[in-house]
Amino acid sequence: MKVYTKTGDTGETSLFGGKRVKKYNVRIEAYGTSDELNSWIGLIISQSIHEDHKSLLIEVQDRIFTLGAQLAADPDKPKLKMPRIKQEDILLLEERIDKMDEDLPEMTKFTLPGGNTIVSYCHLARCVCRRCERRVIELADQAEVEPLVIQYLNRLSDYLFVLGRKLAQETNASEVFWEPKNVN
Ligand SMILES: Nc1ncnc2c1ncn2[C@@H]1O[C@H](COP(=O)(O)OP(=O)(O)OP(=O)(O)O)[C@@H](O)[C@H]1O
Repeated sequence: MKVYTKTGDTGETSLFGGKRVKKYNVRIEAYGTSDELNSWIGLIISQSIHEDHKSLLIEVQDRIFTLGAQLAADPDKPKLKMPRIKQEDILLLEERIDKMDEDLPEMTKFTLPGGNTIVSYCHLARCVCRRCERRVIELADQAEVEPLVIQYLNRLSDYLFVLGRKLAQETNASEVFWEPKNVN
């Protein structure tokens, strides 16, 4: 089958299940943003980072596909079969966050997002993750969304934040703290 079916040329696309919707539909915006997030994660994986980080991030990429499938499913077809985000997926992120946090200095101030390329990619991925979360919550106002999908995105942005700090530590990037000036 060709990549270009041309069925999307008039600005509509198909949900999983076949229903046609406009491409600016909040549901398309939600899973389109999960696709963007997944691409950023791929960029982090392609950097020179420890295998332990890479293997977890590959799991994350798989789970982003999973939640993308859940978001893409036509809500009027509840019997569609697909993989689903599980509580254990969230627990895995929490375990990794806690493990990385053990070796990090306590945060008493906001740090400016940056340090080096790898750390910056983590911040960009984190911001896109939070945008995806916002789009999914917008969708949840008008359609049923599995709560574990929202929880997963929320935990993933925390994971990406801590991963950024951990990679800053591992690459000896200095953390620059925000020093509010001219406070009045
Ligand atoms: N602009 C877009 N933003 C986000 N997701 C999109 C967009 N266009 C399509 N999709 C989604 O991406 C997946 C693959 O779509 P596909 O590439 O077949 O797009 P299409 O425009 O509907 O079809 P075609 O490209 O064949 O004309 C589908 O889940 C589709 O709903």
